[in-house]
Amino acid sequence: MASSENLLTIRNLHTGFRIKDTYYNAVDDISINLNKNEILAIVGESGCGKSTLATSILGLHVANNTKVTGEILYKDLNLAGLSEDKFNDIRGNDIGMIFQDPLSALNPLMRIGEQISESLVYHTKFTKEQRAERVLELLNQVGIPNPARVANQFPHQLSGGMRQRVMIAIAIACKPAIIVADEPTTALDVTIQAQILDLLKELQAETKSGIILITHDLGVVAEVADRVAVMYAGQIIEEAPVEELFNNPKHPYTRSLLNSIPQMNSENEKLQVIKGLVPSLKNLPRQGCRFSSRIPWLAADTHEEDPVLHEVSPGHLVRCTCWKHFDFEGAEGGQLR
Ligand SMILES: Nc1ncnc2c1ncn2[C@@H]1O[C@H](COP(=O)(O)OP(=O)(O)OP(=O)(O)O)[C@@H](O)[C@H]1O
Repeated sequence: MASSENLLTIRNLHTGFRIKDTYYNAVDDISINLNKNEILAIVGESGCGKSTLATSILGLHVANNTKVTGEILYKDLNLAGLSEDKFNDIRGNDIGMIFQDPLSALNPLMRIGEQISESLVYHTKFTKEQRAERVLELLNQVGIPNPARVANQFPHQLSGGMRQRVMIAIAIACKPAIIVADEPTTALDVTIQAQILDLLKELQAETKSGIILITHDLGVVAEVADRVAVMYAGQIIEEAPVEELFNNPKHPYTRSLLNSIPQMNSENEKLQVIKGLVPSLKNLPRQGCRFSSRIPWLAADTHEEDPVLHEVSPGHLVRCTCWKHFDFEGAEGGQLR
């Protein structure tokens, strides 16, 4: 069960990428908290800014092309604008990370054991023997059979699922308070995906860490998340505890995302979804309701001039007022497929 002890506070975060001489915000005024002992899912279509949020928290941007402003408060530090030196102390130690593609995140020329050991060398005073012992303990903890053998192997000798387990072992090696997992199961087939999600859940329950899980897959969200933030065009457009979001979605975008999941037991085979894509970074609407062009059948005055998040029930926030007027039914532009 999630606790309300706050681990990370994000306030008015903006992350802009430079294109020629102008910065365009891919994350545009995001405020959200991560609590201890919870899995917070960030969900949305490709291009909505999920990974940019993750890389902002991890300080993984090229400084001369990126501008990060606002607050990412961890303990008494603001991670937005922190120096690379200070970030090196925090990444891997306080904040662990898991990425989509373990093959490109792992060093192909280093044995698994050495790669897991690296962050222990950097962040702990363990002796060589203690590190070797911890490596085996970690491999065991992430469910890798025969840890001693695997520690001596190279990444290409392992399956995709095993490599992702190794990435998770690296992420938790220093017992971080926070883990940022960006599409950790997207590259895996469905059965392995389920195993990795189970593992993440188990580890989270054991360590009481807070996990930010970035995904486009609502099935993954339903499986593991405690709380969900739905992003569209650089903003959070809806945020709620997971059951509330699935049972009582408000924003048209959330409803469309949920509607796009086929239900096994549904008698109605037709899915109503909203046409269109997240606009490119340069073409993101910066004023008014960013979703209005996707739902042109709603009158202009159903949108707020400057949409903000409204709390519609405890912990359930929705941006703009257009949701009150939205319906798929008979709507021009609503797509039946
Ligand atoms: N380094 C960069 N320079 C310029 N634009 C970028 C950069 N990184 C991301 N973008 C743009 O910022 C926007 C948000 O991208 P981001 O990768 O954060 O979205 P996402 O929701 O994670 O999508 P995906 O699931 O495809 O990774 C997109 O329009 C993307 O093209």
